Amino acid sequence: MGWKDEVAFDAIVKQNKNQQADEMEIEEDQQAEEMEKEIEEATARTKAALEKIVNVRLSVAQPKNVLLHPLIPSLSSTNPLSNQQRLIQVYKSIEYNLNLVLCGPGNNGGDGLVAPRHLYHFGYKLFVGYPKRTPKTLYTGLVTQLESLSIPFLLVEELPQNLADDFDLIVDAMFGFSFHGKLGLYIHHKGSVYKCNLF
Ligand SMILES: NC(=O)C1=CN([C@@H]2O[C@H](COP(=O)(O)OP(=O)(O)OC[C@H]3O[C@@H](n4cnc5c(N)ncnc54)[C@H](O)[C@@H]3O)[C@@H](O)[C@H]2O)[C@H](O)CC1
Repeated sequence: MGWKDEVAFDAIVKQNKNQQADEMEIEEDQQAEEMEKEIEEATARTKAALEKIVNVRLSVAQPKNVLLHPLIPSLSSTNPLSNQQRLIQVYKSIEYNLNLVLCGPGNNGGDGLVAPRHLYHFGYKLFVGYPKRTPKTLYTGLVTQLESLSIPFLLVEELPQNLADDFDLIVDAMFGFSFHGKLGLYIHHKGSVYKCNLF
C-alpha cells in the first residue's frame, strides 16, 4: 500500500469514527428525550393523584355539609362534584344498592342531573326521576349524557308510592331557594312527592 492509499484509508477510518460518534450522539439525545417524557408523564400522574387526595380531604373537612339519610335534602349547588365526594364517602355504593336521583326544573335540578353521571362511575346503581323537563340545552345535554350511560329515567307513574321503601338512597334535587307554595306531604311523609305541584 502506497502513502496515498494509506491517507485514503485513514480518511475512511476517520469518517467512520465521526459517523459512529454522530450516531451515538443522536441515540443519547433520543434517550434523554424519552427520559424527559417519562419524567413529565410521572409528574402529571403524581399531580393528578395529589389533586384527588386534596379534593377528598377538602370535602371531608366540611362536615357542615354532610348529607342526611335517607332523604338527602338538597344536592345543591356551586360544586356538585364535591357534594358527591361527600356522599360517596358516607353512603358506600356496596351498601346502597338501589338509588334514586330526583331532579326538578330549576338550577337545583340541573345540579341533580350532574350527580348520576359521577355516581354511576363510582359504581352506584341509579334511577333518575325528572318529571318536569327543562328544554334548555344545558339540561337536555345532561339528559343525553345519562341516557348514553343507560341510566334509566323513571316516569312519574313508575315511581313507587313510598319512595323510601323502594330505594336505599334518594338524592333530592327537586328544588332550591326558588321553591314557592306549600311543601305539603313531601316533607311530612318522607319519600312521598305526590303532593308536589309538579305531578
Ligand atoms: N349561585 C347560585 O345561586 C346557584 C344555585 N344553584 C342551585 O340552584 C338553586 C336555585 O335555582 P333556581 O332555578 O332559582 O330554583 P329551583 O331549583 O328551586 O327551581 C325553580 C323552578 O322550580 C319551579 N317551582 C318552584 N316552586 C314550585 C312548585 N311549588 N311546584 C312546581 N314548580 C315549582 C319554578 O317555577 C322554577 O321553574 C339553589 O337553591 C341551588 O341549589 C346552582 O347550584 C347554581 C348556582
